[in-house]
Amino acid sequence: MLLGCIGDDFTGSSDLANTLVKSGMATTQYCGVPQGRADAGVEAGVVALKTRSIAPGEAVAQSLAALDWLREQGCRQFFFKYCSTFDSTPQGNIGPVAEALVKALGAEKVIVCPAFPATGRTIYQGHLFVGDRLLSESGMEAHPLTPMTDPDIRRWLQRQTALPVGHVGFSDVRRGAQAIGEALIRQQAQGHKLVVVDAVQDEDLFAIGEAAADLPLITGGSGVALGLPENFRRKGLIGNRDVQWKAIDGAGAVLSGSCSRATRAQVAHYRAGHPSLEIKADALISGDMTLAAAAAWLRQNLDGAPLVFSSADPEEVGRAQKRYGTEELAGRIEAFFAGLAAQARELGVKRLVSAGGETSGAVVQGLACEALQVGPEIDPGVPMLRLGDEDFGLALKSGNFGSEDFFSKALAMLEGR
Ligand SMILES: Nc1ncnc2c1ncn2[C@@H]1O[C@H](COP(=O)(O)OP(=O)(O)O)[C@@H](O)[C@H]1O
Ligand SMILES: O=C(O)[C@@H](O)C(=O)COP(=O)(O)O
Repeated sequence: MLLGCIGDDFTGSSDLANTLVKSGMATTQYCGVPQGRADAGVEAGVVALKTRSIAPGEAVAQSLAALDWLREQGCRQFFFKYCSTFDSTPQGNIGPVAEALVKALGAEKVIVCPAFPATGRTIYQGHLFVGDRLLSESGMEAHPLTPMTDPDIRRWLQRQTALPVGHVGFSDVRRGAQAIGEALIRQQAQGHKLVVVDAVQDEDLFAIGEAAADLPLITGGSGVALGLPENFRRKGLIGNRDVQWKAIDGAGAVLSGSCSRATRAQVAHYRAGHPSLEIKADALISGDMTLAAAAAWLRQNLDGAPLVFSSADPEEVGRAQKRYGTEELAGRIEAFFAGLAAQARELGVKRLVSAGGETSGAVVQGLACEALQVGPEIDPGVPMLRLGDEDFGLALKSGNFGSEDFFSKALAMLEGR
């Protein structure tokens, strides 16, 4: 294994794995820190954790355990994957985890670059944009768990870490890999360990990747990984390979716990043509809606590729959080989806689409699998996944990714259509 990656959620990890696979690296996504050794032939390992919204100390401990395992597999470069919208709270967990990895690896000049232009995320003057809006006006300011209210990534990150945060601006980035490398050295001379790097197009990310060839640690969204495989190829360490997919027959279903804008539009679109069951926070907490009732509904509607969703608009989410507590409610809903994923599999579902990062972490935990094979891309940032060697296909969709018809598109592609 050459490149060792630690993802702070499951959708994000599949996004990164997608980029690496498309660039020709043999990549496996692991569900948590594996027990044994990786299969021979894996060139990039992505250890998917569910650390984005947990206590910082626990996120650090899990990330260091993942680092230890990846080091044991022989990795020579490490990547910490977080969200392209920098999802985190003022306390963390991007800063604390990055800081712990910096110390463990003795890293200097650590790139911080959430940019993902293919999905509209760009960084200019240290500020993160989603499309033509600043992050803090993109809808992310109303995220249920990690509301992003400051678009200045340097300032937001500095709140989370004692390590000095620096910046390489677009004037250096646009001049290519060598200029970026020199700018990073200047940042290091000023004592800046974590360096936010501007990027507005893929070309910038390829240049940043090239400049990072000899850095032990890189952090960011999947975009900044675009240029990394080529570094290994240049050294003759990897070849080229095509992405494979064997079609999966059998029932399909969709589970959605994401309350992001794009997901809500996808839910509305899919509901118009498929059976759907809405899970209301009140009903779940009061016991009016139970896992057994939802599973029974799923069984009755299995032929129609049913959708079960708790996705709600920010006003409804806010009201429910006030009533039941943010973490408690998220925990209850996630546990519900974990249970429902397990039931869906027992009922014979073979193709499952899950929307939402935290939700997908819970869904994969419910499916109790150790590793995911990565297939071709469905939409930017979302690949098809296969549960180990089983005939069970998955798509883990990040909250704001995917076209409006994503759910039906994903189910069709998993089936080979
Ligand atoms: N109706 C709801 N009210 C409150 N919280 C909800 C509701 N539906 C889902 N959630 C919680 O909101 C969070 C959404 O996060 P996530 O699944 O990561 O979605 P995204 O990828 O859009 O960020 C989860 O913890 C989920 O359990
Ligand atoms: O980088 C991204 O935007 C995604 O890979 C990701 O991490 C999204 O997280 P969720 O929106 O919480 O699914």
